[in-house]
Amino acid sequence: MSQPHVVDSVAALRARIRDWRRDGQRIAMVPTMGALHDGHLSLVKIALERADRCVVSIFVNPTQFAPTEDLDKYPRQLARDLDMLAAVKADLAFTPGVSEMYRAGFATKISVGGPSAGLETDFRPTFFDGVATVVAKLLLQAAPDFAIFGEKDYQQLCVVRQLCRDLDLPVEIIGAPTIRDAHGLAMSSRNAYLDEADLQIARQFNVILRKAAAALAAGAGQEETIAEASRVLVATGFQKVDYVEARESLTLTPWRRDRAGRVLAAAWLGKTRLIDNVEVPAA
Ligand SMILES: Nc1ncnc2c1ncn2[C@@H]1O[C@H](COP(=O)(O)OP(=O)(O)OP(=O)(O)O)[C@@H](O)[C@H]1O
Ligand SMILES: CC(C)(CO)[C@@H](O)C(=O)[O-]
Ligand code: BAL
Repeated sequence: MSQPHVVDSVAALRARIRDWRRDGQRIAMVPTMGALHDGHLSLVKIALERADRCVVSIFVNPTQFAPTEDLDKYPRQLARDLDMLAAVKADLAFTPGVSEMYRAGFATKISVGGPSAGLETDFRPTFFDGVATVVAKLLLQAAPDFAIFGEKDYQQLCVVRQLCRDLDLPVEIIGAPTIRDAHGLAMSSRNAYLDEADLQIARQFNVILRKAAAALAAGAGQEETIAEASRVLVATGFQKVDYVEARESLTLTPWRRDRAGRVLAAAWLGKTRLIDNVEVPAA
């Protein structure tokens, strides 16, 4: 199994992509922060169903972390990541350092409105500025035909769609379903922070959200259903619930019964913050 070619400069990334373009190849990009798992690999598989070549970026983006967050302890394991990418035949890994992405004097910030309102932004107020800025840079650096983002980070996916639409970025954004473990826990690099006792609780996250979504679909009141889900999360062992909300799937405005909906939530287990979301099933 050959490892993907690795480049860590924008110039080398563009040179490789120029060669592929010259050969008429279609290119897909999968932006990640590394510490890869089966969720990420599913994005590479989707990428290679659409395109001839897949470039995976691995960059722990400092501008999306608040000073109090886990930038320093975020898992970094490049050698293992490259082995995993070899197994799914990713072509290229782009692994820039911080100074390559943010040169001395960097002074630009992209701020997306619309779907960034509320949810994550209420608790991570600078998060989507950091995500939008780095995603815009990555998409301009690689200029892929497609870019794949997971529904696990559902609000992020909506923000990226809005970003690309508003800035006329010539890329098709593909949303990919959340990959879960055998217990339904959404795979996430931050699950590595959880011990066995935490994992038992974390595995109830999706169960509780699904139950709330099913209740909403069956006609239960929104306020009571959401309050109950929040109460059950705490009773199950989550120390703090940042939010549980029902939103419209496309716009992320508050959910109305006649629209496609999603229940989205963020909750804490010790120092680990988990997010998840599920579809409100059609009534
Ligand atoms: N379980 C999953 N299923 C599908 N896609 C996923 C899953 N987990 C992450 N992704 C997607 O992979 C891309 C890179 O995400 P990232 O590197 O932040 O991984 P992560 O596991 O979400 O990490 P974190 O624990 O920091 O949230 C994003 O588009 C994200 O939505
Ligand atoms: C999209 C992303 C790679 C931007 O840093 C990150 O937010 C992530 O991994 O979801
Ligand atoms: N998966 C989203 C990246 C973050 O939480 O910083």
